[in-house]
Amino acid sequence: MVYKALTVAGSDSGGGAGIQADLKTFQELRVFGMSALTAVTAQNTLGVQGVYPLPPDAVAQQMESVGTDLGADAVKTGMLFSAEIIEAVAAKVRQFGWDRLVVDPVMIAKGGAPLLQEEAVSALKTYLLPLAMVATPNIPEAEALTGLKIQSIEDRKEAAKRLHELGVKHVVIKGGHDDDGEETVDILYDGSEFFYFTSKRIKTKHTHGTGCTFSAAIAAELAKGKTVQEAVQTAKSFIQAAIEHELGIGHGHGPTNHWAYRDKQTR
Ligand SMILES: Nc1ncnc2c1ncn2[C@@H]1O[C@H](COP(=O)(O)OP(=O)(O)O)[C@@H](O)[C@H]1O
Ligand SMILES: Cc1ncc(COP(=O)(O)OP(=O)(O)O)c(N)n1
Repeated sequence: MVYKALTVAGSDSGGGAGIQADLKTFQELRVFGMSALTAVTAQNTLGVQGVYPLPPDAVAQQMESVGTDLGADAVKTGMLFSAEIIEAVAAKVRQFGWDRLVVDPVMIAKGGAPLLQEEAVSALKTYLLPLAMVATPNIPEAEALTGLKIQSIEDRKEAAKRLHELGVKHVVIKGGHDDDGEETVDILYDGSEFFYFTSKRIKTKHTHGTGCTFSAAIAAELAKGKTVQEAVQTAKSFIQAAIEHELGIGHGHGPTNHWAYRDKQTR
């Protein structure tokens, strides 16, 4: 059986985040990866040097090409840049009935570069999040989407409930930005219960692309028919190995190691 996943995201020339991270993750998890590019970024481990969005029609056409021929068992979205692209993507998701949809609401790169226009946040809430089987905001993204200030686990739980009210079926609020303590905790809310995914916090600055990689791993596992809880557990193990076995390349915030999880399984 060949499982297929489609990523709708931006290109990171440095290879650590965006479409490159997604396709590497799909491949590592033995899922056939396909892509619809939303924007080209000139980017490396030092930051984002340029952002060139594609026309919304070009994004829609790529999704149409995939949907009318290969089909997708799961879809994930990353950098979408504008309200117009978000609307085009949501229309295609509805057209093809892609219900195994993971929305990573990418807003700002770790270096501070905006990857989503400010006025597009409400389009995310109106058009795309209600279609999501899983949404994976980090703490600043959850704050921007809910208007809440998030300082504690209780605040994260409240934000998850508010996002669930928008129609997101499962909300994962990631803990990478909560840099207190020895652990990173990602919280999953399914509308009735909370589940906690905890790992040792790795002390490193090489976390470029962690969010993209994590959400791509969830999409890959959903493509195989796994439950959301199973998919999040595998994604957490995948990203933990990828951060732990850093590659040490570039002069800034380096990428994670996408083959570390496979190495660990085969060792
Ligand atoms: N230093 C770290 N050690 C271990 N896990 C981490 C670390 N930083 C991030 N993660 C994990 O990486 C994933 C992405 O988290 P986060 O950094 O919050 O997302 P984003 O890249 O979107 O900002 C989450 O599963 C989070 O727990
Ligand atoms: C093209 C592109 N898409 C998304 C991101 C953000 O990736 P993320 O996984 O949140 O990692 P950081 O950039 O925050 O390290 C990106 N940088 N580029």
